[in-house]
Amino acid sequence: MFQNDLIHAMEAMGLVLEDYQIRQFCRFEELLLETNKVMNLTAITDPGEVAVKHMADSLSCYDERYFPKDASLLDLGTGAGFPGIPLAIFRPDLTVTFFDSLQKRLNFLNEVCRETGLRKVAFLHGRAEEMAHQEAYREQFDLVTSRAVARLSILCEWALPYVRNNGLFIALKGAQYEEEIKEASNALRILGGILEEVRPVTLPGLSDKRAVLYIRKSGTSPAKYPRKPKMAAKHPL
Ligand SMILES: C[S@@+](CC[C@H](N)C(=O)[O-])C[C@H]1O[C@@H](n2cnc3c(N)ncnc32)[C@H](O)[C@@H]1O
Repeated sequence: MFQNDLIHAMEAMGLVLEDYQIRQFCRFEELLLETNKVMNLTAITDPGEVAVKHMADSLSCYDERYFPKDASLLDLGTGAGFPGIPLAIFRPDLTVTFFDSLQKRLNFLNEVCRETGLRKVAFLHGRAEEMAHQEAYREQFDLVTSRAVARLSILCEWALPYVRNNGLFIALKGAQYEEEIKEASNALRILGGILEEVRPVTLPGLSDKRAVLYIRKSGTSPAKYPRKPKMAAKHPL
C-alpha cells in the first residue's frame, strides 16, 4: 500500500525512483510508524497519507536546477526528517545535515540513516537562533530547507544566516504563503534574501493550497541576527 502510493505520487510529480530508493523509503516509513508508537513523530499514520503528505510533499521542493551536485544542505527543524530524509534518499550525492532542538528526534534520524544506508549525513542539535553564531555553521550551506517550523518572517531570521552567499533557502509553506510573503518583506531585505520563485504545489489527490518558496541569499547577514531565542517571534522584523 505504502509502496504503490509512493510510486504513484512520485510519478505524478514527474519523479522516478530507483528500486534501491523505493526500499529506502519503505524502511523509513516502517521505522517512522513503529517509532511513532513510543515517540511523538507524526500525526499522520495512514501509510497512503504518509506517502503523499510526508514523502511526496518533501520532494515537492525538488528541482534539479536548484540542487547542485554534491551540495551541502541543512534541514532546519527537521523533526521526523522532512524534507531532509526524502531529499537525501532521492539525491544521495547531497550532504544533508539534520538540525533540530530535540535530541531524541535526531537519535531517531540517526537510526533511520543507519538502517537505510544513508551515509552523507550529519546531525546538529541546538536552537536555530544560537547555532548560527558559530563559525562552523554560519553561511556554510549551499541549501537550507525548512517545513512546518515557523512563519516566514521568523524563518528568514533563523535560516538565512546559515546560507552561503548565492545559496538558497527553500521554504515549504502551507495555505497562508501569500500573506507570509508580504509579512516577511522586511526580514528578507535585512537578512539578504531575494525571493526568486514562488512555486504553487498541488499534491496528488489533494486540493489544499501550498507552495515552495526559493529564496536566494545575496551577500551576508548582519552579525546580530538571529537574535536571542523568542525575540524573532515576539518582535518579527
Ligand atoms: C512541527 S515540527 C516539523 C518537523 C518537520 N520539518 C516536518 O515538516 O514534519 C517542527 C520541528 O522544528 C523544531 N524546532 C522548532 N523550533 C526550533 C528552533 N528554534 N531551532 C531548532 N529546531 C526547532 C522542533 O523541535 C520540531 O522538531
